[in-house]
Amino acid sequence: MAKVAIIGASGNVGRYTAHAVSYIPHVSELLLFGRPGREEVLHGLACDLHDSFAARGSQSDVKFSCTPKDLEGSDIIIVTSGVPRKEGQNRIDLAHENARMISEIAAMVGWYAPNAILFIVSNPVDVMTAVALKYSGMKPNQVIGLGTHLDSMRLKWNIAKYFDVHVSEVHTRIIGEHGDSMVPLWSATTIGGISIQNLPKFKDLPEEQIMHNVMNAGSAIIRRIGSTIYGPGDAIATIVSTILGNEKRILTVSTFISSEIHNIGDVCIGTPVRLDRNGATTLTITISEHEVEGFRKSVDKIRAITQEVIERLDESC
Ligand SMILES: NC(=O)C1=CN([C@@H]2O[C@H](COP(=O)(O)OP(=O)(O)OC[C@H]3O[C@@H](n4cnc5c(N)ncnc54)[C@H](O)[C@@H]3O)[C@@H](O)[C@H]2O)C=CC1
Ligand SMILES: O=C([O-])CC(=O)C(=O)O
Repeated sequence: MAKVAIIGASGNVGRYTAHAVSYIPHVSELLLFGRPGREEVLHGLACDLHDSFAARGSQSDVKFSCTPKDLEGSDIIIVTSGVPRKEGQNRIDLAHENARMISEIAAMVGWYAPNAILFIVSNPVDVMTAVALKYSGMKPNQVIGLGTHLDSMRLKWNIAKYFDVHVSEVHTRIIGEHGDSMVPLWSATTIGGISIQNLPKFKDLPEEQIMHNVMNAGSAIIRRIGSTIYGPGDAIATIVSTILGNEKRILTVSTFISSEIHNIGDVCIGTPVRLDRNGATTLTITISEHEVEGFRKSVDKIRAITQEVIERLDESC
């Protein structure tokens, strides 16, 4: 049985994540964690979740805390603390502001729960994953970010709609930045195990329109309701469940790569990894020439921003 902590639990994503994660059978203790001053809100959320457990007949326990020592013994720590973007903003616009927060949280996690898996959600998630890796002092397999997992699920859903098949028949993924330079892997997309290029309807597939929908899904939701909530929460819960169940599923999360994809690396970015109780193992893969070109651009962009953000953090330490 496992203890899962959520730092930033009082926010939109944090509170729905707590609910989604509470359905995972391996989770015996859920800790809602926040900064000092958030006790009342966290207490209220914990009481509401208790009622949810009561309604479901669940035996799980939910606690709240603003005391770092309470993170001890956590198996997974999910970080949803941070400023969300507003309409018209890009995720990268949040980099410097959120990096300070994430560096402090990562140092706290590295100290109190050095054996946990540290799972970053805060945006820009690839840059924040690198900041967390550096300031936690934890090993690369222990530090992951939500990466392009949610984007991959958005693409999968769009493809299933177009081909009019059950969503579970579609296997696809997006790699690279969780942002404008993301790269869909059409070369690795199958329906019912058949390469998408071998299906008659592929010739009319509106690739550009689909990728436009996927890339703008977050901003379109933010424009209407202020933030994305259920999509990220359920995507996070899938990853937590995969890790705690030692399932060894291949999901596309942000993790440190050195040179696994066509010798491109030295960055934290969305790539296919095998997830189990030890965290992430990066896969070495081959992709098409066109995809390599896009991935290289995405990596160069994120590496440059990461370096700038970490240099500024180091200067101010
Ligand atoms: N990677 C992804 O796919 C997604 C990432 N996000 C990101 O998650 C983050 C949270 O989003 P929301 O929950 O919508 O925001 P929110 O504003 O509803 O919640 C933010 C949380 O961060 C905490 N917080 C704010 N300033 C803090 C500080 N200085 N120290 C510690 N905690 C602090 C707040 O108390 C609150 O719990 C944002 O950065 C957002 O962009 C959101 C959705 C999906
Ligand atoms: O778009 C945002 O800012 C939130 C997010 O990352 C997403 O839902 O993909």
